[in-house]
Amino acid sequence: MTDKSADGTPSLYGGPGIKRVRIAHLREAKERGERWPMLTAYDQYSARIFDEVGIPVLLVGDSAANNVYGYDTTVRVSLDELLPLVAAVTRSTTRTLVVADLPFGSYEASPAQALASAVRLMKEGGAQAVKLEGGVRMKPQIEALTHAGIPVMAHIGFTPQSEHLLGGYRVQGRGEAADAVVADARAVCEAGAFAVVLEMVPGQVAKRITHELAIPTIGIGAGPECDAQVLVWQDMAGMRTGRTPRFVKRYANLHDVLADAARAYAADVTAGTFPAEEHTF
Ligand SMILES: Nc1nc(=O)c2c([nH]1)NC[C@@H]1CN(c3ccc(C(=O)N[C@@H](CCC(=O)O)C(=O)O)cc3)CN21
Ligand SMILES: CC(C)C(=O)C(=O)O
Ligand SMILES: [Mg+2]
Repeated sequence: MTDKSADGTPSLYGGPGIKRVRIAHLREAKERGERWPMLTAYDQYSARIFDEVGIPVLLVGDSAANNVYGYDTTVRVSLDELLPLVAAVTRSTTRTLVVADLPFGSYEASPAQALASAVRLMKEGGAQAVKLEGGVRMKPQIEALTHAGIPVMAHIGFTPQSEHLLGGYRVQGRGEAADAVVADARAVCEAGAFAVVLEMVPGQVAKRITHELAIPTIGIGAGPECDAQVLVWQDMAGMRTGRTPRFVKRYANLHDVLADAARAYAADVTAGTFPAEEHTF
């Protein structure tokens, strides 16, 4: 999927009829110095739209916990709850690489547990890659999955599934703690991960990791030097209100668009102006 764009530069963004993005395309994009966007998706219409506009990688995140299921943290969501969402996204896309998060409790115990869970995400969900949280400590899991033929995206820095151990939502790798994040990055790369998410890591640390590693880095709150960026789609599109993390930029106000539509519909029904003649058989 490395078509030439209008100005002749190769691009991950293909035209119609292009086959799926594969992990090799992401590595090639890094070699060319081409940045790319990743978004979460959890359902048919969002996935279809992002596929249409050429978002090369979609993540069915365990963030479905709060963004779909209404839990307070990602710790709560199960593999059985994520699987139908993964299947919905893979059924609804043709070009984008679909990565599925391994939820908390589905991979930490052993490489065998990680393999069993990842196989379900691929067999039942149709995912083309999986993501797990952890660096040095997850090396055996990343190796086992990679050896089984499953591409692994790692996730280091602030790892939301370890919120309670880390003591809340906070930047990881400030000052002397930078070396530990760099060690995690090296470990996941050595273990065979095809890419690594850096969440809430100082920009300078993310820059250092991005330059050192051959695999793409995907930042969320990790500054502009990463090879790629990721956001939760409802954050990106302004679907939710209230305080959002500092790393979020809102590109639309879907909350107000939807609220206005629902209000207008309700007013029509109350006033008896919907349905009208043209909606009636
Ligand atoms: N909607 C949504 N967006 C996300 O980015 C996201 C989820 N859900 N769920 C799973 C995790 C949890 N994440 C989060 C959630 C909150 C903060 C947050 O409140 N950050 C604050 C505090 C930072 C600090 O104290 O240093 C911030 O201002 O960024 C960060 C990451 C990222 N992921
Ligand atoms: C924020 C991204 C990286 C994630 O892990 C998720 O959405 O679950
Ligand atoms: Mg996640």
